[in-house]
Amino acid sequence: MEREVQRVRQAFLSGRSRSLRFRLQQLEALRRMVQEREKDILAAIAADLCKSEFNAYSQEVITVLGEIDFMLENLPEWVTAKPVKKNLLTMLDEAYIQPQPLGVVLIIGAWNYPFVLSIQPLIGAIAAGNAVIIKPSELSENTAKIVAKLLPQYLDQDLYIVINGGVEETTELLKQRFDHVFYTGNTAVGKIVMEAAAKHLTPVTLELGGKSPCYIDKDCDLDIVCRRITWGKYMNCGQTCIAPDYILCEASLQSQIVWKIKETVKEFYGENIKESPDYERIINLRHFKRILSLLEGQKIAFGGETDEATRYIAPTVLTDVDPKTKVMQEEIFGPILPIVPVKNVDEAIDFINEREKPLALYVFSHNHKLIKRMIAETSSGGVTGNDVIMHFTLNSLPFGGVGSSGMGAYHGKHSFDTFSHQRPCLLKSLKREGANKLRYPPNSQSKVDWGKFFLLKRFNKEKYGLLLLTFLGIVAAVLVKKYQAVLRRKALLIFLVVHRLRWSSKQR
Ligand SMILES: NC(=O)c1ccc[n+]([C@@H]2O[C@H](COP(=O)([O-])OP(=O)(O)OC[C@H]3O[C@@H](n4cnc5c(N)ncnc54)[C@H](O)[C@@H]3O)[C@@H](O)[C@H]2O)c1
Ligand SMILES: CCCCCCCCCCCCC/C=C/C=O
Repeated sequence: MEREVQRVRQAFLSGRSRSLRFRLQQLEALRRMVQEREKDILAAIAADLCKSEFNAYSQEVITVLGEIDFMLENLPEWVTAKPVKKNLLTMLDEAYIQPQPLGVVLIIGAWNYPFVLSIQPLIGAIAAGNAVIIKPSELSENTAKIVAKLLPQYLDQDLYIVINGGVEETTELLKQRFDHVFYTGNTAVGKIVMEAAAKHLTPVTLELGGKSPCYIDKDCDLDIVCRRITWGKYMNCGQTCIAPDYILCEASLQSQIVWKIKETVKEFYGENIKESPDYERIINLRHFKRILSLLEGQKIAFGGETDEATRYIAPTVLTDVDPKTKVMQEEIFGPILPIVPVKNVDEAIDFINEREKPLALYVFSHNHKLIKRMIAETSSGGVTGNDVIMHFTLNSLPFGGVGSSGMGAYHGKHSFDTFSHQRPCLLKSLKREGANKLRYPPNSQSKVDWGKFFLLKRFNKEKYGLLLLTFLGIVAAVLVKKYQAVLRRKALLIFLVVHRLRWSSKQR
């Protein structure tokens, strides 16, 4: 493991991942890989999650292709240094922010969207000029294998590598020193990752989970609401980090919601859900049994059918759920949807705030003010109003959690920033030493007053324009009378003294 990481670090130190041209080439190669090997990728996802080609393509491949295109389009602008505002002391200097790669990045992927959750962070890390080690989830072994097979065929083989393995390998990997660790998965392992990274003071991005609430207001179109919730909840058999975990609504809405979700399930997946190409399976037996245990003692309004041999669990809705029961204590990550009745929106807000901060929050209402109020009075990684999941698809929005649902964010420019160091640069000349005397000892009241003037003086736009004009005049004079440097310094000094005197008198 140590040798592998060393190999990647050497490749990074060669400097070749840094040029814009190289980054664009690698991203284009990655796009070619996805396009040319689409069938293999879709087959691997199907083998892991029993997912149709259509679903795998629209949930994973589209996102990856969209992200690559977005990077290719914007990277030339993002990599350029950004000039920043200056003060009087640095007026003649060069000051800018230069984004730079962090170094060697470790990406630890999750199994539920095994392709996009490893490749989308990879895109950001390449775009920012880093070297990368990807550790896909061992639970989605087919996708892990295909990623390990394909990447070296298209990308630089020393800069971007895949290491496959389980807990033992990940634990070993985490002992190594990285410049950033990007982890997607459950909160408990997130803590292990952060602890390991802390040993090297390595920054982390943690894309974790949580129980994402879904509040349904009385004032809304329940047909549409239930259709959208049904889509987001049962997509990938409920194994989506931002799936609505549970519904909060007034008790009077419960029976209508149950009926409408039931009808929508029929419309989406047919009478025989097991036969539907759009309905996935639970990843493994451990998770299958864990989800079944959440049903114990609950009132099943519909669904509840299971088949251990194929790890099938039917879309299920639970009603009148007691918040103290197990299903409300942990992230469900399966096709079970509890409804917890609340008196009103105030109670819903309290309910959310009494629990860990979720990865997503969903609010349905015709009342825009109510949606805004819920956003203002709660906290969550992201929010979608009057829909579910869709904030994930907009790469102008940072995607990530808060509190126990994670830290840091990615997608689009946010990925580029996550994997970059925003390096502040100030370039001075070795000339103009006179002005610097101000900060050299011995110090005095007069120097402090000058210092205050140089560093604290604010110009309004008009005055600033005047100052600029004066300086331009001085610069022009300097150009014309190249050899009259003394005169130029005097003019500058006179100007500054006049300004300082006026400023000091105003201060008094
Ligand atoms: N925020 C997001 O974008 C996002 C996306 C997907 C999943 N999730 C969350 O992830 C969870 C489900 O995924 P999971 O955790 O079952 O995925 P997982 O079991 O695939 O684990 C994730 C990664 O952690 C590694 N890992 C597991 N145990 C480890 C240990 N003890 N030490 C070191 N590494 C270890 C695995 O090898 C894997 O690569 C849910 O909570 C879900 O909400 C979050
Ligand atoms: C053909 C219709 C396209 C619809 C696009 C919907 C995309 C949904 C993407 C869901 C991906 C969720 C990623 C998972 C994150 C956490 O698990």
